[in-house]
Amino acid sequence: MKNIFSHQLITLRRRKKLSQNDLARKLYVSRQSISKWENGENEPGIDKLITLSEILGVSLDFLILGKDNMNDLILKISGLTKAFAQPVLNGIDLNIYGKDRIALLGSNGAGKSTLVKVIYGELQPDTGRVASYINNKDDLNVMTQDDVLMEDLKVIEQVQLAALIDKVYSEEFIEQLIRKFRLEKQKNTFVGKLSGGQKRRLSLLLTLLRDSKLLILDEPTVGMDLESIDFFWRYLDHVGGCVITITHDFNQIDKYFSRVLLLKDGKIMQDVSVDKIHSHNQTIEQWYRQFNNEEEHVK
Ligand SMILES: Nc1ncnc2c1ncn2[C@@H]1O[C@H](COP(=O)(O)OP(=O)(O)OP(=O)(O)O)[C@@H](O)[C@H]1O
Repeated sequence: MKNIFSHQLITLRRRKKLSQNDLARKLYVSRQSISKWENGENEPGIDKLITLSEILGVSLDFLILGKDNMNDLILKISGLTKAFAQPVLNGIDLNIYGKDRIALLGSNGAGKSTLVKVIYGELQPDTGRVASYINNKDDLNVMTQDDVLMEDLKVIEQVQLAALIDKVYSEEFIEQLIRKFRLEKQKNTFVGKLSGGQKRRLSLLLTLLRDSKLLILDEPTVGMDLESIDFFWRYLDHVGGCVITITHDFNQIDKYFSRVLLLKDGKIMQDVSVDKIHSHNQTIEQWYRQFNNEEEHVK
């Protein structure tokens, strides 16, 4: 592992703007140890490797081998609690892997948005922890329930700006995306003048400008017309990496997810593979109705 690991350590440490001394302090080791790891004279033990991957915001595979394994753990959520006026999350433990395509389900107010906000760092948990093995700055894309758009820009300007920020700017690429997302006619319309569904499509386009290892979508199809909803689910099928989607749109979701989580009473009450649901001749909707109601009944 020596050469690749040494190279990765130097590159990732510099990317995080950490000196050898900074890193040594965080790991409770001497600066000389870091220097030896970087020279390939010595290697850290597994416990230090795990801590290193957390500090550097990458998976263990990426740190050691320089590439990711899609079966890799990308998030480890332990003992998470969060309360507002009332408790919302009551002890969430969850492992999320690079290949997962997760539908996060639950009744209104169950805490789904709160959970994903804690995952992407908008909210701090009261207790517990989210260990992320990806680099949130480069590898995480989020589409929230609110469209985060600049109303005074034209559609084309908004896309150009986002493409520049995401470092994926190319006129051809932008034109292609605008066509794909059926916003060609609105290219020179001010964002503030778009309909709700068009704003949603634009938000989705902006979210998907760059590739990610983790894509979080909070009720992405709300306000979209049927054609756009069809388009959205088909498009999602081609998106790589892990996807966590909060949705109440049961019409088509069977095709797009591999794993379903049911959030209820602040806990993950069910965590099931879609194959298992289908092997019982159920759709996700039937499964959801059965388990959400059953839990309600038991309560
Ligand atoms: N910033 C906040 N301040 C106070 N209470 C909040 C806040 N955010 C969420 N809540 C409360 O936490 C609970 C869970 O809200 P959350 O939005 O996470 O649920 P949800 O499962 O996403 O619901 P929905 O399906 O309706 O979007 C609700 O009772 C909500 O009122």
